Formats: sequence, C-alpha cells, structure tokens
Amino acid sequence: MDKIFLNGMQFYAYHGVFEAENKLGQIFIVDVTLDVDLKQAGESDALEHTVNYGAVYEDVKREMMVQSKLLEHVAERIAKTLFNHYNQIMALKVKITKQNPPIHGVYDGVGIEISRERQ
Ligand SMILES: Nc1nc2c(c(=O)[nH]1)N=C([C@H](O)[C@@H](O)CO)CN2
Repeated sequence: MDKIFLNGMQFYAYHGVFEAENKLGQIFIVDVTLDVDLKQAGESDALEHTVNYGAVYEDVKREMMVQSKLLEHVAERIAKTLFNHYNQIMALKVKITKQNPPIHGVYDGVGIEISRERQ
C-alpha cells in the first residue's frame, strides 16, 4: 500500500503518569504513517484526491495539546481523529517518543507505536 508520512513532529506537551510531567511538560516526537492509495492523486495532480498532510499535522497538534496520562491514550485519540477526518486512510501507525522522561539512564528515547486498520 502507498504511504503518506509525517516524521519527527515535535510538540511541547504535558502527558505522563507523574505529577511533575503534568506540571513541567516535555518534548514529544510524533511519527505518523498513513496507508492511502495515492494513484488517483498521482495521475490527476489534485490535492483533493489525496490526504493533505498539512491538515493531518494540525489534527495531530490539536490532539497532542489534550492532556493524557498514557502515550497509548494519546496515540489512540490521534488514530480515531484521523480515521474520522479522512475516508481515504485504510490503516495507520502512530509512534510517540519521549526523549527525556523522568527515567534515569542512557537511551535515545522511550515510547509506543500503535498500528490500526479502518473497522
Ligand atoms: N507503556 C507506557 N509506560 C509508561 C508510560 C506510558 O505512557 N506508557 N508513561 C510513563 C511515565 O509517564 C514516564 O514518562 C516516566 O516514567 C511510565 N511508563
């Protein structure tokens, strides 16, 4: 299946199970991959025949600003919003990374990734 991707979107937000995370906030990196048939847009050269990734960015940003405890909950909200707004999306992946969570140690980041198909 063809893909549309938005990689490395950065948002300052307040998700976390610890009070300090909810108060101080931190940077979240979000990657979204959408399964969309891109053939019609490839032939017509018309934006209305595809999913506008600029509009998807705004949807992701809006959901990132709604506070949750778990990254799983944020990702699930993003997935539901995108399926609701864009009929062309057949399946998607949402990955959310915390680069500097309150976990002592050396690592690039921690996070979750979900894969969902249109029901
Ligand atoms: N599977 C998950 N595990 C944890 C999460 C989460 O969102 N999903 N969150 C936390 C804390 O908020 C983390 O940022 C610091 O420990 C812990 N584990």
